[in-house]
Amino acid sequence: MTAMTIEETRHEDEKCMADAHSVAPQKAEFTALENTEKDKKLDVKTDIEPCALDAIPYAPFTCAKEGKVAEPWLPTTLRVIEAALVKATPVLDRTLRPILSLLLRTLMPLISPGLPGAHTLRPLCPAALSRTPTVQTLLPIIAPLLPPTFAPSFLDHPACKRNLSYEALRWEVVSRGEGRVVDNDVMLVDTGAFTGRCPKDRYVVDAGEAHRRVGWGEVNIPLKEATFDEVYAECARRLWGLKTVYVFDGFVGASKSSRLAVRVVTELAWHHHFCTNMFRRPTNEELAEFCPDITILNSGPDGFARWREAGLRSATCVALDLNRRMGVIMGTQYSGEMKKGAFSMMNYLLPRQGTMSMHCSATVGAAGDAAIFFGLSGTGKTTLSADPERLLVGDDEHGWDEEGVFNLEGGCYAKLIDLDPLKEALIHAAVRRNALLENVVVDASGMCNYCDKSRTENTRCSYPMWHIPSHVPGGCAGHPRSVIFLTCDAFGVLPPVSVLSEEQALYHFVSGYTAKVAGTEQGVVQPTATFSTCFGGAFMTLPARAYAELFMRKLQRHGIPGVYLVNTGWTGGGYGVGRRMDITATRQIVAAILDGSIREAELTLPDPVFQLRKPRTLRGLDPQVLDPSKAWEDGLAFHDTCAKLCELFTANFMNTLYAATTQQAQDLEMKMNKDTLVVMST
Ligand SMILES: Nc1ncnc2c1ncn2[C@@H]1O[C@H](COP(=O)(O)OP(=O)(O)OP(=O)(O)O)[C@@H](O)[C@H]1O
Ligand SMILES: O=C([O-])CC(=O)C(=O)O
Repeated sequence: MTAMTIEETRHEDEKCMADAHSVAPQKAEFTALENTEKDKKLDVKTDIEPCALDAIPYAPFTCAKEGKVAEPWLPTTLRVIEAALVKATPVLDRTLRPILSLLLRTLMPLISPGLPGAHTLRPLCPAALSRTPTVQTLLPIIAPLLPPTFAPSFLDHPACKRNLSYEALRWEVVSRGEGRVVDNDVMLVDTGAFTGRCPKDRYVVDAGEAHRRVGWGEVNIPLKEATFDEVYAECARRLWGLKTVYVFDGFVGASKSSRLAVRVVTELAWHHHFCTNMFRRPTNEELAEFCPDITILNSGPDGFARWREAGLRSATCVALDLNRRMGVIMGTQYSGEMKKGAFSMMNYLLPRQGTMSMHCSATVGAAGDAAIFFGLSGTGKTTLSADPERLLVGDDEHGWDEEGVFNLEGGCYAKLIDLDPLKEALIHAAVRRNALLENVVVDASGMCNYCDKSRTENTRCSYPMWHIPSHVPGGCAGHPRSVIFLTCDAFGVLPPVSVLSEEQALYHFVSGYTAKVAGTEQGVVQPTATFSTCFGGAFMTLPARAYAELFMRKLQRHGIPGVYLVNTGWTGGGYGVGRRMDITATRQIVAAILDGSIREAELTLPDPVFQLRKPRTLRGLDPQVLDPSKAWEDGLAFHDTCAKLCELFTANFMNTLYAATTQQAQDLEMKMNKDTLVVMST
């Protein structure tokens, strides 16, 4: 891993961007046969029954390489109807639309069988129709009325802007008044009412295969397929009715064998900018034959009007259909929903190929020694992976297959609150031209005030990977040598670092104890203790057990020498009393893990409550720092708080994991809980 390689990567990434730059907003020659090639590719490795894939009812806005349809085939009758419709266009209003819709629905299947090339199309596809000038005019009106089977590609939208260059993006965002350029030439936007995710408005379609597979509950709230279709159609209707629509085509996943092509259609130019920063950018060649596996529609601020009738909680709706690989976002501008939507999809698909999907950051050292840092939002994945001594693989979402770990994304999404240029130099330097700031407060001269929490604590910046100069070529690394669980302990009682046994590793992985930090979710205004399974429960679509089993298999198979629990949260007292762990101390701990010196340290006996063993000393660190009880002034309060947290651990285990499982699994889990935690008797 030489500087040369890093340079090469940068060029590789920049080539993708340069390629993307040179692509003028274009309309590709698409027909409507769906993503069957890609499905086949996925199918090879998955355990999805072939019939389940065949049964995918439709995947709109996708293309086929074969099946180009000769242009002059429209029967005269249809031409006449078209001409009449064109004339009628100005007078079409809401009452006429259903009639038009009915007409088209009835006509199309009737005339399709005899058409040349029809065998390659769903009964009759407007994407093929769409190349005629008259239909070009009509499409914005027709498209939203069509049943999804007939839905055309958004590339056929008369003013579709696709994979814009950064220069074009800048112009779009500013000229549309969506953002402005501030300090250090960076774009700043305001995300409106929502400055974090809305987990209570996140739904997953409960139908078909997903019905059997998804871990249903508060995280994956079931939604009827018909309701999803209604929201999706409403969102599509909105997007089709816009003067300009933005289409980003790219990939999720650095590993070419398992990556998926994602299309994100947005109303807002700055959302397009976000996708350009965060997803993996295609080369020109890839773009030319692009065929989406996943389609996400995002109509930004406007919510779903019929939410009451549809039985939703509010007009905000973030919904995924895992069977058809579609997502829809309405009523929130918070951009993290787009990347986390695609991530949730990957968390459903990857484990079925035997690939672990993880809410973690990853780095690799000069010797090729990879490390992964699991952690819920705000625990320090981005901060600690921006390490001048190592190369960055990625800061948030990764897969782990037979080759090693690979990034799912093409950029980073850093929290900027209280950003300290000295302690977080790499991130600070990454906030430059082409980065995209969200909700940061600036003064009159446009200078960022990172300490200002008046807008939100969840101030963010997305930037492409090459803004961190030391990033890994291609986003892939080998099997990790160190696994770190980052927990942000709002009670302030967990040690800054604990060395976990294999059983403890599994226990803490499924428990995922941490705190939700302020701002990342709507309504969370202060750090709140939570158990987020796999340290990313909010995005895990399968039951925790699926990830836990894969994780254990990976640990054993690759003989991972160490799993560590690192507390980046509070010390010396809980939130409001103690203080946040010093980043410099956390960095020293992480350095000792990564260089292996922690393995030479003498360990304490397991503590009586959590059964955790911690190193007595670590190079360069005051030993006092390693013992959380020493940081508390009131020893009794420390012990009481330990007991309280311990009860929460056990309750979580009983409620969310232990319940509703087989007797055998219950016995195993009970043993795990007993071995790992000993409830303190006072
Ligand atoms: N000891 C510490 N270790 C790590 N981060 C700390 C520590 N103390 C404070 N912080 C702050 O906590 C925040 C961690 O945010 P970061 O973006 O790294 O989290 P993340 O896990 O990547 O979250 P997300 O998944 O939401 O992007 C940063 O603002 C960082 O400055
Ligand atoms: O996507 C992100 O990095 C933010 C995140 O983890 C979250 O919203 O919980």
